[in-house]
Amino acid sequence: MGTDARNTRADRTELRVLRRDEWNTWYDTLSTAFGGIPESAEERELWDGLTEVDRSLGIWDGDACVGTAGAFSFRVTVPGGASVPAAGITMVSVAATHRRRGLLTSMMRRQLDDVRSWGEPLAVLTASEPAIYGRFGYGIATLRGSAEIDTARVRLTVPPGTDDVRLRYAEPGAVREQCEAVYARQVAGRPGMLARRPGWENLPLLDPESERQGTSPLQCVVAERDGEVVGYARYFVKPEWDDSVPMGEVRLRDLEALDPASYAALWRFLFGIDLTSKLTVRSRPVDDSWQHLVSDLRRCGLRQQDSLHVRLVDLGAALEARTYQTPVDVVFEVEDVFCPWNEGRWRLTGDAKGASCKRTEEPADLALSVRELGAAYLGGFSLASLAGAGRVRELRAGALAEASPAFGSTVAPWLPHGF
Ligand SMILES: CC(=O)SCCNC(=O)CCNC(=O)[C@H](O)C(C)(C)COP(=O)(O)OP(=O)(O)OC[C@H]1O[C@@H](n2cnc3c(N)ncnc32)[C@H](O)[C@@H]1OP(=O)(O)O
Repeated sequence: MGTDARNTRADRTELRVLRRDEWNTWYDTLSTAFGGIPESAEERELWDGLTEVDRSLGIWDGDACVGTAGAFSFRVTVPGGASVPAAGITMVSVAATHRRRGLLTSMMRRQLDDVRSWGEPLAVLTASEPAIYGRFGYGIATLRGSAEIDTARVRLTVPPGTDDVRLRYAEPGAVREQCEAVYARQVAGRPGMLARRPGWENLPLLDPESERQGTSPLQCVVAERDGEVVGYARYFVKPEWDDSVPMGEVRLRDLEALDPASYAALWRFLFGIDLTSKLTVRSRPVDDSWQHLVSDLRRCGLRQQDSLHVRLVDLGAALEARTYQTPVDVVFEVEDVFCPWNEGRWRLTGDAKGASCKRTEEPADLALSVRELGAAYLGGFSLASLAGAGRVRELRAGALAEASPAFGSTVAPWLPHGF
């Protein structure tokens, strides 16, 4: 890995691959850009261990680190269930003393060149602000649903068999492996989910006291059938009293279950915790099934926000890695200013079994930029909806009606945790 010595408008800086002994300085730069509140030792240690230094970049102005960016080696589920290598772009920052001089742009340039050379067809990220990354070809591909549920008023109707599921409290660390086994069985079933890499199983257990905001430590309840763990919920409880009336809140961190009855049993548990009247949910699939168990969706305070942003780095390989819900044979005219190797005409043919995506000289059916393909890639946003905003142009009548459903997904794509 070389260095890119460069002249910026006001100073000379050097962009190069991070060294392990620079990690603390590098991470301090990142922390300062995010407001400067020191993380707990526990959190810092976790991210230190997870940082892949040889895939991380720093920008240096003399001894000072003024830019940071990392790239985790993820595998992300795509429609059809394949697990596709994806660079998980992370820890991006530029010191406020050096902002708006093109430092972020230089890191994005280097990073996408690197990701291409590593042979990873995708780059993915979650953004501190959604307006930053579109210019680099990232499209918003998944949403996350949040909810503030009035559990004193909203009732649940559970499916048959729910009463047969046994729930028990467990210390989160003690059942980590059983919970991970449940998680692992869910990954292939939902686009956007990340296969767990070694070390990442500790992320859902992260619970620094300094970040509890008056809540309990992380709690865990597991659902069991015939002695086997078939689901889990990890959550915090925030006790509150209003003039002696209990008004506590349950804050869900994560929940997975292998079947509808276990799933319903866990939600019923969360709804029914004594002395609480609110359940707060921060990041769930937008089609999460609990919404069909409740008596009153209006009292559930639903909201949606952008979550995973996807960038096709190797367009042909990325579009071949997923399957298509309906048969498709379409020629795209693709604009990709930042990664010109993707520019031009591509013919995609595919169905539910597989796909081929090759360069072509044939006339184009749909014109769009790589950003729209990123947005549609996991099936979370349709090409038709993007066309409604003028971001996809139909050049052959009927092409949109053919291609748009093909890009769909049986379940909404969803990223289960940040990174
Ligand atoms: C995946 C992640 O890690 S997300 C975390 C991102 N980091 C943060 O939010 C931390 C705080 N912010 C920062 O560190 C910086 O402001 C950064 C990284 C967002 C931007 O770094 P800079 O070096 O100032 O960006 P750079 O000068 O390369 O800007 C490139 C373009 O993006 C635009 N841009 C930069 N930041 C933003 C923003 N927050 N919102 C909208 N546009 C932005 C610039 O205006 C510029 O546009 P132009 O090409 O039309 O002139």
